[in-house]
Amino acid sequence: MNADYQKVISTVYAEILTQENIGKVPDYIPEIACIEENKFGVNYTDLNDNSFGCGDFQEKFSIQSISKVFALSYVYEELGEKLWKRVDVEPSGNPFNSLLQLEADHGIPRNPFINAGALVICDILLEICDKPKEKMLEFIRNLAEDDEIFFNEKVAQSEMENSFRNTAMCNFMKSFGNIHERPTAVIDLYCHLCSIEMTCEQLSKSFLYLANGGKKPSDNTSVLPFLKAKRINAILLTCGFYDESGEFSFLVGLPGKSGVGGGIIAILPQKYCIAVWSPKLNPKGNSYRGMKFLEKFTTLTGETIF
Ligand SMILES: NC(=O)CC[C@H](N)C(=O)O
Repeated sequence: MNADYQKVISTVYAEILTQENIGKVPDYIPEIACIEENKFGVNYTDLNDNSFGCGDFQEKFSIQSISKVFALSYVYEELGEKLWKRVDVEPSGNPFNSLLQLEADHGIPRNPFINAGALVICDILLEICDKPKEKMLEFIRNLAEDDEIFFNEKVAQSEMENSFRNTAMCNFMKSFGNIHERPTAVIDLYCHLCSIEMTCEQLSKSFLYLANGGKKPSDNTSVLPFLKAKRINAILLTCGFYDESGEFSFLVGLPGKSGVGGGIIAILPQKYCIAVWSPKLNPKGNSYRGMKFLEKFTTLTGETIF
């Protein structure tokens, strides 16, 4: 690996540690609210499997909405282009759990990375898989080349007991005919996928297929054809950070995805993936330090997709 990357990562990591850690750990999922808020990990992995981490990069955390990318990748490959009849590819410009646009859009979510879109993806998973939870774990373990990836049942239960908005969205979309299965089954699958725990190291490795035109770089097996990988990166760039997607693109310049567990994954196609974890979130629900780190990292390396 290029020694400069290691140096930049270490320098930026150390610099951010000295700065104030602003933001709030979300309190609407009680099992996540008790997380230690000063955790901070970063891991970079490139297409040659060179890997470098800093801080808490080997500690597991709740990947939350980052799981929406794995679910979309699996469903898109299985279902093909007809997927886009049930979910759109436009930025929402609204919070991730907003119900506002669903009525005007007749139950078709703006994109697969807001909660409504991910619920439709979960509904499709239930339709096309016998055992969707097992299938998704298997899919992610294969990408990470690591079987030590599990659901956190406590987090899943905790979220299910408090998923009033997600349940409302799911029922609302069902009234438009865009949810086919039982809403309780959709919510159960959705909350389990959000509860998956991974480390920054596992995350940065498992996203390499999106940096590599859809192929796993370690064995060149196809996860997705190039066109589909390109399209997922495009949706990540325009929709990966909810109503802060423009800001992330403006400051960082990479496709990526955040989760309310404080994780962010960012991808430089043809080159690397980088995962950052810091639980305190800014008002838009994205990791404060995660965004700061990535902004400085791409500024110093001078490499973005632009
Ligand atoms: N942005 C997120 O990570 C949201 C995921 C969270 N489980 C929710 O549904 O509210």
